[in-house]
Order: sequence, then C-alpha cells, then structure tokens
Amino acid sequence: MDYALELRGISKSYKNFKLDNISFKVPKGCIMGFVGENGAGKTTTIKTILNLIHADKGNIRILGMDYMKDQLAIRNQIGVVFDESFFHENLTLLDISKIMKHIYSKWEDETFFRYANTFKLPKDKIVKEYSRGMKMKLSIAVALSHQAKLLILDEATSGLDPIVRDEILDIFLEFIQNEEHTIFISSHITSDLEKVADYITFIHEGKIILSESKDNLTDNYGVVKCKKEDFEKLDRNHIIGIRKNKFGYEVMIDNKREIIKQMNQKKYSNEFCLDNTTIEEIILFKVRGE
Ligand SMILES: Nc1ncnc2c1ncn2[C@@H]1O[C@H](COP(=O)(O)OP(=O)(O)OP(=O)(O)O)[C@@H](O)[C@H]1O
Repeated sequence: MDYALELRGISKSYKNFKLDNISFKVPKGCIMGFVGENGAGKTTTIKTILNLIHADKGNIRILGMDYMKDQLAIRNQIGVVFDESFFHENLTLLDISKIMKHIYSKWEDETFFRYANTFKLPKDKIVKEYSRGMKMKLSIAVALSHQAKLLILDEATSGLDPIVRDEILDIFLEFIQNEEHTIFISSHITSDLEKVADYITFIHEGKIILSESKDNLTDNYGVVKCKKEDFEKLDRNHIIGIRKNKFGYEVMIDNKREIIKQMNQKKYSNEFCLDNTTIEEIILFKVRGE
C-alpha cells in the first residue's frame, strides 16, 4: 500500500507532557480522522509532521519524502489549515492570491476565486472584517488552490456551525475523489469524522490508543448489555472496556461477529443484547471504561 504520511516512533517531551513513541500510517487516497481530548497531543503531532517543532526521536515521511531533504517539494504539495487564521488582517482576497502566487509554484487563481465564491467570501472586505467561519473558509480555499496532494487540518471545522461544517465536509469528500489526494484531519467532533473518515487514529495522553479503518471499527466493535452470569462467558481478550450499572454490565467488545455467532448458538441468556456503537462511544470506553 502507498502511504501519504508515515510516522515512526515519534517522541517529543515538554515539561508536563510527552508525545510518546507515536507511530501510524495514512494510506494514500483516504481521509484519516485524528481524535483525542483537549491536551492529548494532536496539535503537537501535527506541528511535528509540519516540521514546525522538532521531534526528540523518530522519523516522518510525507508523500514518500523527508522534510530534511525535500522541504520545498513537501511545502508545495501539502495544504495546511489550523484553527486560527495566519493571514494579515489588512489583506483582501486579491492581495492573498497575489502573495500565494509567490509562495506556491502551482498556485491557481481560478480555483481560489471559485472556492471563494462557493464559500461566499466577500471580495471587498479585509480579513479583519471576516467572521471566524469566514477566516476558516479562507484558509481552506487557500489550502485547496495550489494542487496540494495532502491536506493537513487541525480542528479546521470546530468553530463552525453545522451547515458550514457539512458544506466543508462535502468539499473534502470531493477532494479525495482524486486517488492521489489524502486528508489528515484532527477534530473533537467525532460525528464529523464518522461521516467522512476512512480511518480513525485516537491519541490519549500522548500515546496512540487506536489506528484502524472505520469499517473495521463499525464491523468489529459493539456494546453488550448483560447480567453477571453472561458477562463471565465473554472472552476477556476482546473486552475493550466495562461499565457497571444497577441493571448489570455494559461491555465494549471488538469481536462482534463472534458474539453474533454465539448468540445464534444460544450461548447467552435471553437478557443478553448486543448493540452497534459509535466512534465516540469506543473512545469513551477506552478512556473511561474500567
Ligand atoms: N511549547 C510548549 N511547551 C510546553 N508544553 C506544551 C507546548 N506546546 C504544547 N504543550 C503541552 O502539550 C500538551 C499537548 O498539547 P496539544 O496542543 O498538542 O494538545 P491537543 O490535543 O492539540 O489539544 P486541544 O484539543 O486542546 O487543541 C498540553 O499539555 C500542552 O500544554
């Protein structure tokens, strides 16, 4: 398989935080959602990928290249969006397009103004007069207008209303119709990622807890609700997390097909039930389940 992004054994220590031996791969042609709670290490990971901070250990390949050797080629081929705007407050769309022409070798005015039009960005206003959502859309328009192959977005949809978020997610889906295109997007909003991501990587306290295809997660993970005697029959190796309540046990398992087979073979009592789950629930069980 071809990978757009590969992180191997990345570590970075701050006084009260450590990015701890992070490894994962983003296959070409897909969207990977990067999820984690506040302070989990998402931005630190992304800044390390972009060479904005230096890892203490490990190595990173972007589109098969190494930042140390191919900095310019990488810069030209990735589009980056952070959750805050980096454009000077007094610039208009026209000023920005003139500047970008000098920064990116494959800058496309036509694409930029087409996105600006789609996003209803005003031509006559300066960035200072933009709302937060407009600034975010401006960053996304720039990221999409220089033939980037890889988009890296840090909380790019978080401050936006549901309608605008949906509009942007559709644009991301359109972008990856080209199989050379890849998106790596961090977000708190797991429902957004549920909608568009092909892979989910979950970071918790600086460590990667899970990095899997979304299909794998939805096919294999489920929540069992049962009493103690049925709980005792579950395979411990496939229990991800447990919650006890006054009715019995809620158990996140990762062997859904096996459980369905066992249910058909009447291994469990009538009170035993198995529900589908969401990415958010998997994460909550991993972090907060017993
Ligand atoms: N320059 C720095 N010096 C010291 N500590 C830092 C620095 N940058 C980040 N940290 C710490 O590293 C940890 C991870 O921060 P990071 O911004 O990567 O988290 P995050 O997952 O992006 O969080 P959020 O979702 O809130 O943006 C935090 O505890 C933060 O305080």
